[in-house]
Amino acid sequence: MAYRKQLTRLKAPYLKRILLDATKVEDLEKYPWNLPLFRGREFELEFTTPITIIVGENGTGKSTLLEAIGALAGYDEAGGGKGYRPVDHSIAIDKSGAALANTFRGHWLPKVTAGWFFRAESFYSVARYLDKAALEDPFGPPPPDFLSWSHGEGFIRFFEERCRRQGIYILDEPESALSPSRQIELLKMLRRMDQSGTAQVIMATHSPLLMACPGARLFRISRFGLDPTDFSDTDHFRMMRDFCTDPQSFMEEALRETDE
Ligand SMILES: Nc1ncnc2c1ncn2[C@@H]1O[C@H](COP(=O)(O)OP(=O)(O)OP(=O)(O)O)[C@@H](O)[C@H]1O
Repeated sequence: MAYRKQLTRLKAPYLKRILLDATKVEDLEKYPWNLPLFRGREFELEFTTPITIIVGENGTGKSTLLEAIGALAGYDEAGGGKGYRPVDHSIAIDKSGAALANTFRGHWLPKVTAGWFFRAESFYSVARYLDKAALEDPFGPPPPDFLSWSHGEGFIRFFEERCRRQGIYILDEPESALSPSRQIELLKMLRRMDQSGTAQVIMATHSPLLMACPGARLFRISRFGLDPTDFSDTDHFRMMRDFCTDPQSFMEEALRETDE
């Protein structure tokens, strides 16, 4: 691997805090500022550990928030690293993340723009883009060829290849193609990143396994906003615990129709 200069000797987390500057918002009633996450009180999120995990129901705004953090770091909303534009922006790329980022203030020590924004939904476009870029560089390494692996294998190889360097990594639902044992592989990688002190990870997940990542700080988005929580207090964990304790009763209760 080519020699890479250390960006800073300071330890992660590099992005210390983000806050919404309401004076920069044109219309608080418009998406994304009208999400419950940003309404009613001043939005602020402090990063005190190398790994921060964000959980919440579908539609609470996790991806929107990660897109904005990605934009603060200089990453494309479609995913990728700084200077990568893996998706054709002439076809429907939502710019809400960048618009939200323009109304955020980010406190960094120091500002780091190396790293990656991983989005499960754009993984194929990003992987194809990396192959194409490698093929066009006659002096570079061979194409990574992530797509010649199964969906989950490709994800893991991608994380192993991309997440070894110093930087800030934003992961949006990285579990989406991973079996439970592959999620454990991802957890091991997260632990190595945590212990290295040179990587900051901000991850949204629905996986109770990933939520239990040792050393990570967990926040839950609800209709009341964003609050610190413990993984054992999340709906995800409680539901899985109830299922594992008594699968049959759980199913009977969970599948009961309201008019029964
Ligand atoms: N361009 C848009 N215009 C208006 N509303 C939008 C737009 N994009 C997303 N939304 C809405 O904003 C809300 C938050 O979406 P977001 O994708 O951030 O949620 P999420 O927490 O990541 O959900 P999931 O867990 O399903 O990935 C959703 O209700 C969605 O319908």
